[in-house]
Amino acid sequence: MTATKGLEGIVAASSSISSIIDGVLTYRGINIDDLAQNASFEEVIYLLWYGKLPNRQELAGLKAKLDEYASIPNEVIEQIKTFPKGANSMAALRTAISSLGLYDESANDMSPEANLQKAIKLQAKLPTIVAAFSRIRNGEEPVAPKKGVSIAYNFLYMLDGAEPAEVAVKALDQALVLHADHELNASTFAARVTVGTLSDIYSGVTSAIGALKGPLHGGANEAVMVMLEQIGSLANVESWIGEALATKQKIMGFGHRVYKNGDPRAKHLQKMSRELGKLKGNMELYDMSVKIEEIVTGQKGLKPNVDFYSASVYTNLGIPRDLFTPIFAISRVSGWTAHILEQYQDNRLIRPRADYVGPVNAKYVPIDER
Ligand SMILES: CC(=O)SCCNC(=O)CCNC(=O)[C@H](O)C(C)(C)COP(=O)(O)OP(=O)(O)OC[C@H]1O[C@@H](n2cnc3c(N)ncnc32)[C@H](O)[C@@H]1OP(=O)(O)O
Ligand SMILES: O=C([O-])CC(=O)C(=O)O
Repeated sequence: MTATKGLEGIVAASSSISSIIDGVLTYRGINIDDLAQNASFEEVIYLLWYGKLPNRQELAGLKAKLDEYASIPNEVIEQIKTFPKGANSMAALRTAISSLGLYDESANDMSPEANLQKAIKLQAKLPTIVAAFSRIRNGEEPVAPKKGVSIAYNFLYMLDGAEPAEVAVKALDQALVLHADHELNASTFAARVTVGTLSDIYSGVTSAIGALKGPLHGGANEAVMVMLEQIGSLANVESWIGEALATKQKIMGFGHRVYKNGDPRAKHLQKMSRELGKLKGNMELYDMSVKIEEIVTGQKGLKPNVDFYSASVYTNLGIPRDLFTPIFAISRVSGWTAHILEQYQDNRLIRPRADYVGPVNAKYVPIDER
C-alpha cells in the first residue's frame, strides 16, 4: 500500500451535485458563469438540493420555509453572549451550530424528509447566527431576521440593523452563488465522512465548519485581507510580494488543488471588486490585488482562486475581515447539506487505509526502565 499525499487525484465518491471537468465548474450540469450572471442564491440552493431549477411556485415555497426557520433559539443567543470577547468567528460559528442541534428535537430523526427539513433549517439559521455573533461582540442586541427578503439582504440587514443598499445585496448574492458548492473540497469531504458513519446532519455541518476554517481552505479569504493590510499600499506591492516569493512564503488566495489554469469564479469576483471600488471612489485594494496577481502569475504561474478577489469585495461592502470565512460558510452550507443528503441516500462508511511507516516489532518497555 502506498499513500497519495493529500489524496490528490483520488476519486473518493460519486456525486451528481457539481462537476469540475477540464477546468469548467457546473452545479447540476449548469455552467457557473451562467448561474453567476442569472441565478439568485435561493435558486442555486434549490438546484443543489432538488437537482433542478425551481419554477416560481417552488422557489416561493423554499423562500417561505427559509423565512419560517430563520430565527434561532434564545438559548443559542444566550450562549453566544457567553463566548469570550475576541473569540475566533469560525470557532464561534462551529460551537453555535453544534449547539443548534441540541435544540432541534428532530436532530436524530434520520428519515429523508426530516433531514431535508434540517438542511433548510441550517441554511436559514446560519446567517442569523453569524450576524448575531457579530452584533453581540460589539455590545449590540441581535436583529431579528426579516421576512420576504433574500438571504443576502437579510444577512446585511441583521448585521447592520439597517436596510442594505441594492448594490451591496446584489454583490453579496452573486458571491453566495459562486461559493455554494465545489465537488469534493476538504470541508464537504469532512461532512461526508462524518455522516457516512450515520451521524446526524448537525455533526456533519459542524465538521465541515471546522475544515473550512483553515487558511489552506476557506480561511484564505481572511488571510488575503491580512496580506493586503500588511502590504498597505500599491507602492509597496512589488517589494512585499517579491520578498514573500523569495523566502518561499505562500501567497494567500493563489493556487488550487484542482484548477491549474485558473479558477473560473475568480473573474466574476475580480469584476465585482473593480465595480465596488469604483462606486466607493477608492480603487486602492483593487489596484493592489491586480498588481499582486500580475507578479504572482508572472513569476510562479499561480492563478488567483475564489478567495483572492473576495477579500476586496467584502471589504468594499464594509464587512469586517473576520466575517469573510463565516460568509463562505453561509453559502457553502447549501453544498454541504446537498452532499450530506446525497451521502445518506446511498451510504457506505468512508474508511480508507494508511500506509504504516512507523517502527515494527517494537517492545513494551516498563516505565522504570525508560
Ligand atoms: C476555497 C478554497 O479552498 S481555494 C484555496 C484557498 N487557499 C489558499 O488560497 C492558500 C494558498 N494556496 C495554497 O496553499 C495551495 O495552492 C492549495 C492549498 C490551495 C493547494 O495545495 P496543493 O494542491 O497541495 O498544492 P501544493 O501546496 O503542493 O503546491 C504545489 C507547489 O506550488 C506552490 N504553491 C502553491 N500555492 C502557492 C501559493 N499560494 N503561493 C506560493 N506558492 C504556492 C507550493 O509551494 C508548491 O511548490 P513546490 O512544488 O516548489 O513545493
Ligand atoms: O475545491 C477546493 O479544493 C476548495 C474549495 O472549496 C473551492 O475552491 O471552492
